[in-house]
Amino acid sequence: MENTLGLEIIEVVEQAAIASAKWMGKGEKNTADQVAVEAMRERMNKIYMRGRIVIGEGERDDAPMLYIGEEVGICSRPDAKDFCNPDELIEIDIAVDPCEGTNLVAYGQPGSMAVLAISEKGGLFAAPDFYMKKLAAPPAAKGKVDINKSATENLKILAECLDRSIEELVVVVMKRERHNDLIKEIREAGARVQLISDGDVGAALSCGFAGTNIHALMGIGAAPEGVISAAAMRALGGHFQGQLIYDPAIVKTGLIGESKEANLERLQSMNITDPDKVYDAHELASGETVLFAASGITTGNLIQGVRFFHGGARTQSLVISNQSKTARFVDTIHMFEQPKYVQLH
Ligand SMILES: O=C(COP(=O)(O)O)[C@@H](O)[C@H](O)[C@H](O)[C@H](O)COP(=O)(O)O
Ligand SMILES: [Mn+2]
Ligand SMILES: [Mn+2]
Repeated sequence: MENTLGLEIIEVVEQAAIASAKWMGKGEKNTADQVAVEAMRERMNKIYMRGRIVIGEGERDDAPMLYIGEEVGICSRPDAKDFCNPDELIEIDIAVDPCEGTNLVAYGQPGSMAVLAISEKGGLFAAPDFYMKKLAAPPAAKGKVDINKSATENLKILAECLDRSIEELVVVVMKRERHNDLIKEIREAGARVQLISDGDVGAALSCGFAGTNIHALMGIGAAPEGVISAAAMRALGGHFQGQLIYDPAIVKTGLIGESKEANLERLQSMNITDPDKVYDAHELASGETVLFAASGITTGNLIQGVRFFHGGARTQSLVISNQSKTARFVDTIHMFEQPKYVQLH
């Protein structure tokens, strides 16, 4: 599965990133998102695979968004067995966020990416479009920090694992009202807080690499992004835990409806019997093969965004595989037409 897909999915995220980057700074988040979706779908449908979207752009099948249950890839066609070999006919699950950080793109802010995760069928948790409480930390702290512990306790553990003082730690938290107490606690414990407006996949991913100056992600973001982050951390060996948040009173946004009871019913209907379960990266991305790919739309602290030049563009992407145990940074020059020059940097 990995050999061919590993290369093709780079192009999938690259194409989504290029399409979205054309809308960078234009203040139109929906367009930046939609063009990324369309580019991602178009490139995915050229791959000899039998894919199914398990995490997409919402649970409604209102095209053109990549919707949950949508089948993608050449080998999803009814007559696929006539031209796809048996390997390509194996069903694979795909979680996508073609534009992670639509606000970041629209307002020309750093850290937006086109991202996806792939596994064999059943290998990714089909999370509802709820919120998720998240804890991400570097590989050295894997299994040692715990989302059930307080932020203060986790910072002590993290400091020990990383051989640093708490004052030397930086924790990313999304700037939201729901996090006011968390931010206060982290600061009182002595650590520093990096507040972000959007893009917690990038923040979780940054915890997996030393040198990013990000040592943890704490707080509540979206559940689908949690699964994609978990796939990256599973493949990288970092720490990730997530717990679904189904009570609208906690997030105070109304995005998950008004009723906790209705949300609990929905979880039941999805066979999620323990709504308060804490999932680790291996449970959210449980497949034997887990691949994660991201391409920068705007430059972040791990990968660069799309840089256009006359007749072309340059992208930077990251593909992480639990099978080959690689985190591969891929730098690509795309030539749309005969460029006057091929830009190196
Ligand atoms: O920032 C985010 C937005 O993602 P997207 O819509 O794909 O541009 C995500 O990283 C967050 O995880 C999440 O979607 C967010 O926390 C939920 O939104 P909010 O209610 O504003 O916190
Ligand atoms: Mn997102
Ligand atoms: Mn998105």
